[in-house]
Amino acid sequence: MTQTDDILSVDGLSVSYATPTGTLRAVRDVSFTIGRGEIVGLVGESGCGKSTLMQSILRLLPGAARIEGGAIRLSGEDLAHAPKKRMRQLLGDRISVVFQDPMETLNPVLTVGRQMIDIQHRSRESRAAKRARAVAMLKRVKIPDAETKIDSYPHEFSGGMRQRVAIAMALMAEPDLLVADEPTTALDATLEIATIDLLRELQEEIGCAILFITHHLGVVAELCDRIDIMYAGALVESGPTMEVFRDPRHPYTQLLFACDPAQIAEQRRHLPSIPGSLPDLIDLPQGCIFAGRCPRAEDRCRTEAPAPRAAGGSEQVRCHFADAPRLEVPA
Ligand SMILES: Nc1ncnc2c1ncn2[C@@H]1O[C@H](COP(=O)(O)OP(=O)(O)OP(=O)(O)O)[C@@H](O)[C@H]1O
Repeated sequence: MTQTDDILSVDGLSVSYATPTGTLRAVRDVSFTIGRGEIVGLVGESGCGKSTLMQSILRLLPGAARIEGGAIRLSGEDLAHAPKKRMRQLLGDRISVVFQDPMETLNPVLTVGRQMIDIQHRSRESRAAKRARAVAMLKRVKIPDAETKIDSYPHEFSGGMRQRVAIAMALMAEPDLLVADEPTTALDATLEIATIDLLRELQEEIGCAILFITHHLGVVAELCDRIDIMYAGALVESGPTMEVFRDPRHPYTQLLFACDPAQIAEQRRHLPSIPGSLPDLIDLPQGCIFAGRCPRAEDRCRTEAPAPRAAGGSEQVRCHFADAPRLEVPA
């Protein structure tokens, strides 16, 4: 096991699915890191491989999936080959997850208090002490009247409050890494802002790193230190959020950011749609995966896949023309 400052490091990860029509290469050669206490936004349109990547990290891939290569490490410890028992331990103690639908983690037939006490099963403290910790955590996520509400069932909370309870559960163990899978997508805009503010506050207190998966560029601009942009199974651009927003180097990123940054922060709850469609992940094109939709594509792009390299303020860009002037896109 190697010592590292990175909480999570994903290195050259490739994952495929066996399908009746062939091998679907859902994630290809993806590399990124998340430092201690860092918030990283993973963005990409539907089908780009975000869930597959997340499920690989959590080792929750369905049976048809296979990790073809690469490494996933949590503080240097290999997750891709960790025994199931070790993985269950890590998922309770060091990695937590918040899903879009809080009911994926909350049990509808048990009170919130019972569930928050149960997840402290490794602690030797008394039940009263565990309950007090649970109440304190509910207060931290700003559940009003937490002493009483703790005895309510999940359905007795509103949608926004239910997501707060799920966040409280996820953070009870003070994990090193929180994986947040579109946790605000189902909330209205006001609740979304409140939840983002809360996550930021808690992250500062607990110091956990967050992998934040979203379609919403505004949330990334607001919350994330770094951004990873995924397209058709590959990371096409990564870097510090402000650098990438200011000077995107990949044509796909440029098309996504084709509006004024203030507008992105305030209004964009969905990724803008870009003409064309994703390539067939069972029969991948030979050259750049974005060439079929790219206004800048030249012959070389259709025959030679670009290797990732640094350009502008971005650390990885997969484009032969990453140093070219920005595309002119009508707003
Ligand atoms: N169990 C599966 N069997 C076969 N193919 C799958 C399976 N799950 C996902 N895929 C395919 O893998 C690719 C990546 O899907 P994935 O769900 O990871 O993308 P995503 O970015 O998370 O999309 P969304 O935002 O819609 O959840 C897609 O082409 C999808 O059809």
